[in-house]
Amino acid sequence: MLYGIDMNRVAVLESSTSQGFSIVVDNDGIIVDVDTDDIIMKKYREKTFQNVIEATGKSVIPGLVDGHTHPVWAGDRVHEFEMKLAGATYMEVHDAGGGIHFTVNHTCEATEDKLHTLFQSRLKAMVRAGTTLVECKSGYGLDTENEMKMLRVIDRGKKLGGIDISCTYCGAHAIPKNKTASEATKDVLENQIPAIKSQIDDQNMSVDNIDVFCEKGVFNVQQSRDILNAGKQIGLNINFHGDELNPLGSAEMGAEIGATAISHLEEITDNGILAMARSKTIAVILPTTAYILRLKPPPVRQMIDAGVPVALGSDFNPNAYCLSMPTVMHLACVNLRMSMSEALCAATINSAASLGRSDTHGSIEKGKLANLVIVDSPKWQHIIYELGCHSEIISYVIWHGEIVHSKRT
Ligand SMILES: N=CN[C@@H](CCC(=O)O)C(=O)O
Ligand SMILES: [Zn+2]
Repeated sequence: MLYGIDMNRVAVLESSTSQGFSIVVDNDGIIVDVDTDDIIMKKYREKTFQNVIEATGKSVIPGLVDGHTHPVWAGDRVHEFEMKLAGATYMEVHDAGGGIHFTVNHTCEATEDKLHTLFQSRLKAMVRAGTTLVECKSGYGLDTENEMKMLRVIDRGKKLGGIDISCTYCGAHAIPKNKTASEATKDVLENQIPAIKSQIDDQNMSVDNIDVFCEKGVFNVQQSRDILNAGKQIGLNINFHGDELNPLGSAEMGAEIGATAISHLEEITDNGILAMARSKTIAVILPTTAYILRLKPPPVRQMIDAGVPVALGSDFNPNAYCLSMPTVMHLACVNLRMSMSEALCAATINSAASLGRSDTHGSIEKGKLANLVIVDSPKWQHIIYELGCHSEIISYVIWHGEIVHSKRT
């Protein structure tokens, strides 16, 4: 992971008219070499390549990593978008039985196959926008049966290929209608987490992270701490929603219990920033949330200056319908005042680190997976600059060395 001024230092290998660069990928989809064309030509003279992608006049960046999504759900919320445009707040809609509750009802009613179909088409749209590793949460089930159903859908998505997935259990995403917060906490601790542990132990599924919506009116700091620690005990990485709508001290709590990452942080305090900078807990910033809900944006500049590693996520969910990391990077630059290099770092190596995957993902280096985006411009910055144009500016998306998307011409 990178933090401070290092987030602004993207290493660019610049081609000239006489000299270009090549990347060599082996049959397992691993990068084995990055060097000038003539050195690669000499070194691999005897070898035959299954596929050669010509990228003259283009640039190659690491595959984008989306650090925060809720992609398994049925039933859209366009009607709520209209309510919010007319002035309703996120919590007003939620407290009136809408928001997450609306999606929970529709998701619980949906069959696993229907959810799988919806999920699959969303994953394909992410790939077209350059995402090659994505964090995917459960959290619209809220009981053991439906949370397990969502986790199975995510696990099935992992096996499809074309994109890498980090799976997050988020059973504590809202308080179910028939429960208090402490009853819901008890259910998560005594029923849901043990059920997940036995599925993991039996190798029926793999789950990577644990999440909680730590928020006023949802799970308080103590309940969140207990749930996150219970997840940690069964081997999950702590990666949760904190300090989004109210400054609850989620950042301080997360730093204390060894969270890998905390998302949102629109309302983080100065103390929270210091705590995260000290513990090197990654801030997963979601520019679409503040934009759509017209919230105060998270203090990203202050975080970067203090040494907090910053990552980016789309927050794709029925409230924030955005599957495009290039759009997220653009919003991060314009609304949150990140530089384009910082946004690229946040959407690649730092997002990968927020998922514990920076050894294999997030940069173009020997030994890492060949997850790449080929941008149709000699300047990589065009992927951020050309707002809403990812279908034009992305020539190819490569996953494990295979072309998984190419631009329609
Ligand atoms: N804030 C909590 N969770 C989601 C929203 C989920 C929803 O509204 O369905 C988020 O990250 O923005
Ligand atoms: Zn979220």
